Amino acid sequence: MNKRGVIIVCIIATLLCVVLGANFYFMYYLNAEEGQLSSVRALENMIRHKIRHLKPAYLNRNPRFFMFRNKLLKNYKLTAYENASVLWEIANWWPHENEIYPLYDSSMGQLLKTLRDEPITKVQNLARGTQLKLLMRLNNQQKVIFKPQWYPRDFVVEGVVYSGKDRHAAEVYAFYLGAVLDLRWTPIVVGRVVNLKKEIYANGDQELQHTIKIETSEEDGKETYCLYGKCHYCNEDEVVCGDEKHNIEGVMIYIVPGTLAKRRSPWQRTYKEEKRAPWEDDMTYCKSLKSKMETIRLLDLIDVAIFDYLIQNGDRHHYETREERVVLIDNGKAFGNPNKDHLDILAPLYQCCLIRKSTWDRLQVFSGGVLSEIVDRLSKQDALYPLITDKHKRGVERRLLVVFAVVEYCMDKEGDKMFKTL
Ligand SMILES: Nc1ncnc2c1ncn2[C@@H]1O[C@H](COP(=O)(O)OP(=O)(O)OP(=O)(O)O)[C@@H](O)[C@H]1O
Ligand SMILES: [Mn+2]
Repeated sequence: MNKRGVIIVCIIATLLCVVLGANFYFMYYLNAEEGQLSSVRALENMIRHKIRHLKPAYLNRNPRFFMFRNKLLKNYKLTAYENASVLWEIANWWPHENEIYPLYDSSMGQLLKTLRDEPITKVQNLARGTQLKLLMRLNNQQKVIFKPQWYPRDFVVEGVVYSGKDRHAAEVYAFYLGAVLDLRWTPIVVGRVVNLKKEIYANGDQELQHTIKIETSEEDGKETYCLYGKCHYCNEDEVVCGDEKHNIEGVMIYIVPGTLAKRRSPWQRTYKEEKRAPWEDDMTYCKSLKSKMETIRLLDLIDVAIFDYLIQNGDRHHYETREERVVLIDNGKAFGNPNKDHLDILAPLYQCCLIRKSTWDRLQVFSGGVLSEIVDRLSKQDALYPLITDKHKRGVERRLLVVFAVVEYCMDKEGDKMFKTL
C-alpha cells in the first residue's frame, strides 16, 4: 500500500471507530434506560397479574371486621360535653411519640364536638407551610389550624400528582382512615362551616382583616367577603369567598402538642417535570437506605406510603417526626383525581419489601369493600359529609387491592422475613 492508501485506511478506520463508538455508547444508554423502564413496567405487569389472582380472602369481607366496627363507631361518635377546657387539657396529654390519641377513649367523641361547636374567639393568618391557613383560638383557649375549602368534592385536579391546592375534606378523611388502620399519627380533624364575616373577619387581627376583601354589589348592596390570606402561594387573585350568608367550609385541625421535626423524604420528587429523582428509576434504591436508616424509621415511612397511596397523597416531600417517630401531618393533597392511581407513591413498599406485621394484619381486617365503608360510616356525623365522591371511594378500594398484590409480590421475593414487629 502506498502512503496515500495508508492514510485513507487510517481515516476510514478512525471514522468507523468514532461512529461505532458513538453507537455503542448510545446503545449502552438506550439499554440502561430500557432496563430501568422495563423493571418499572415489569413490576406493574406483575401487580396486574397478582390482582387477577388474588386469594378470595383479600376480596371478601373478613369476619374479624365486626370486632372492630362497633367499637370504632362508638369511640368516634360526636357526644355532648360539659366542659371544653377539661377535654382540651386531656387531649393535650394524649400524644406519646407519634401516637396522637389513644385507641379508645370516652373523651374522643366529646373532643370532636368541641371542635365543631366551640366559639371562635381569635383568628390570624398562619404563614407556615406554603398554602393558605389560619390560626384560630377556640373559646379564648385552644389553638387550632383552619384550612378552607378550595374545590367542590367532584372537582378533578388534572396534572401531576402534587398539582392544585389543598383538598380540605381530605384532612378529615385522613383522620378517620388513620383511626381505622390504627395509624393514629394524624392530627384530630373536624369539618366545620364557618362564617367568614361574623366568625373570621370579626375576630381577626388587623393583618388578617387586610387580607379579606369586602365587595358591595351596586345592584342590591349585598356584601361579599373574600379571603386571600398570607402565605407563600397566597395572592389577591386566588380567594375563598363566602356564600350569600358569608359561610365557607373548612376543617379545624387540632394542634399536635410537642415538638415536630421536619425531614426530607428519601422518596422526594424533584418537582420538575423534566427531571426524575434517583428513586424513580432505581428499583434497588432501598438497598442503600436499609443500611443508612433505622429499620423503625423505614417501617414508619412504609406505613406512610401505604396510607398516602390509599388516599393518593403524592406530596409528602418532607415528613415530620415527633419524638423520633413519623407523624402524618398535612394530608391535604389527597383525592385529586379519582381516575388516576399513582403507583409510585407505594415505592417504599415495593422497593424495600418490608412491612410492619401489625399494619399488614390490620389492612386485611378491612378487605372486601369494608375499608371505605367504615370511614364513610364514621364520617357521617361530620359537617362536611360526604367527604369524598363515590368515585374516590371506589378508588380507595381499588388501591387496597394493589397494596395486597404488592405485599404478595414481596412475599414471593422475600418470604415471611418481610414482616417486621418493630
Ligand atoms: N396539626 C398540627 N399540629 C402541629 N403543627 C402543625 C399541624 N399542622 C401543621 N403544623 C405545622 O405547620 C406546618 C405547615 O403545615 P402544612 O404542612 O399542613 O402546610 P402546607 O401549606 O400544606 O405546607 P407545604 O406546602 O410544605 O405542604 C407543618 O410543617 C407543621 O410544622
Ligand atoms: Mn401541603
